[in-house]
Amino acid sequence: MDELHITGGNRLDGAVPISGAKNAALPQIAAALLSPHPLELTNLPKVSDVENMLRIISQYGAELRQDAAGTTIHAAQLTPGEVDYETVRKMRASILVLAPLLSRFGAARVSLPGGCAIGARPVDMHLKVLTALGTTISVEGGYIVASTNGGLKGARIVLSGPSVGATETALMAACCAKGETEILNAAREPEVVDLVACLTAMGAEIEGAGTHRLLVKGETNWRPASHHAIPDRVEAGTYAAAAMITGGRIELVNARMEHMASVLQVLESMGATVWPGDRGVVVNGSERIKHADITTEPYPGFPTDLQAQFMAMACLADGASVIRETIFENRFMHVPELGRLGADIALNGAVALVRGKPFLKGAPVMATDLRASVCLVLAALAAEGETVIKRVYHLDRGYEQLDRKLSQCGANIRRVSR
Ligand SMILES: CC(=O)N[C@H]1[C@@H](OP(=O)(O)OP(=O)(O)OC[C@H]2O[C@@H](n3ccc(=O)[nH]c3=O)[C@H](O)[C@@H]2O)O[C@H](CO)[C@@H](O)[C@@H]1O
Ligand SMILES: C=C(OP(=O)(O)O)C(=O)O
Repeated sequence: MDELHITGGNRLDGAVPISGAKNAALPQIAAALLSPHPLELTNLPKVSDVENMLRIISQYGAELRQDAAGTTIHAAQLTPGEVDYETVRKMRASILVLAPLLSRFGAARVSLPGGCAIGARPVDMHLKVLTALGTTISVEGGYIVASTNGGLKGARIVLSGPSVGATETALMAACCAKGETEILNAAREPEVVDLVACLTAMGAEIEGAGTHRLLVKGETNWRPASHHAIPDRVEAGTYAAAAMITGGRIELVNARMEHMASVLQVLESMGATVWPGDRGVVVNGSERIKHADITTEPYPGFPTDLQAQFMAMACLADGASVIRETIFENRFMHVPELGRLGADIALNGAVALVRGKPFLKGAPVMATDLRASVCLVLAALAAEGETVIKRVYHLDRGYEQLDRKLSQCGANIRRVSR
């Protein structure tokens, strides 16, 4: 199992190419199963979640062709099968193949994911969406067993909250349904908008992307398509935090300022200077980090996927910061590990009170999930001495060449295979 060895204290300076967004790529790979025509996806990040998703769809007979330009998925002929517990447990986004399988076969069997490190993460909203569109669903032996009687039918769907995944399930299913579907309280995340762009290129007719009301025409006339995934706003926000926590300067090449408004606003309130560069966004850290008041919210609010990274910065801020996590009930797994580096954090339910310290000190720590792991990397970059981070496979789920990108900006970071 790989470890990261980081010696802190170096000021980072350089340019980081921001990869395609993992959370845009995963639903787009699932969407390729909807159509019998080829879908070329470019800008897929080279991360293990994307590899896993490609493996899953190839298990159903989708043909993959990878070349320098991108990955072409051709789901001309599919073979039915189930998505097992081990697969869904390791990568929850695999639930996104449920709607495409259902639309292609009229039936599907996908394992329930169970809880995970950051919360219970039920899939009830995905199931309600599919039920509204005419699916009969039961849970048998831990598996979702779904079937349609005569195909999916368009409907008016009111989501009980703007779930990203449930909106994506609704969009994919509605594209195949007979008649129009209206999705209310839809998620507005850029990754949802990018799925709409991908589905539209594939032939779908969808209105309202980026709003809470989506209108899907249904019975899509599929055609061959090509789509370029948006840059990863969470990866960009992570490197912005790396610039800030080391008092350095990083150009986030490809990053889109319009996807990062709330993040950049908080970053500026903490003392960073941010401006649009020729190739993306430039973030200049300051000598001192100011304390912050952060509440995670659905887009366009501050993303939960950057909460841990900003907490690492708050650990070194002047004064006390308040961080409220409103999306996932257990997304503070990094708190005890930050404590091992000397951070002063008091947790009270969904609220963390982070009292800034003048310095952190390196220690052995354990990665527990994707963003918690990268928060430890950030803290280690600023800490005195060496930090060893174990269970780096969590990081590899969503960060392409993290150690290489950081060392090119001057970080003292080494990957050690044990
Ligand atoms: C692959 C992917 O895109 N992952 C992202 C996606 O996850 P994901 O799509 O799983 O997140 P959701 O937006 O669905 O979750 C939001 C909230 O709704 C709850 N919920 C969701 C579905 C459901 O059926 N029932 C239910 O109760 C969740 O437990 C959570 O509390 O959006 C999250 C919120 O921006 C991000 O942190 C994840 O990185
Ligand atoms: C929580 C995340 O991913 P997933 O939904 O795939 O677990 C994430 O990207 O931070």
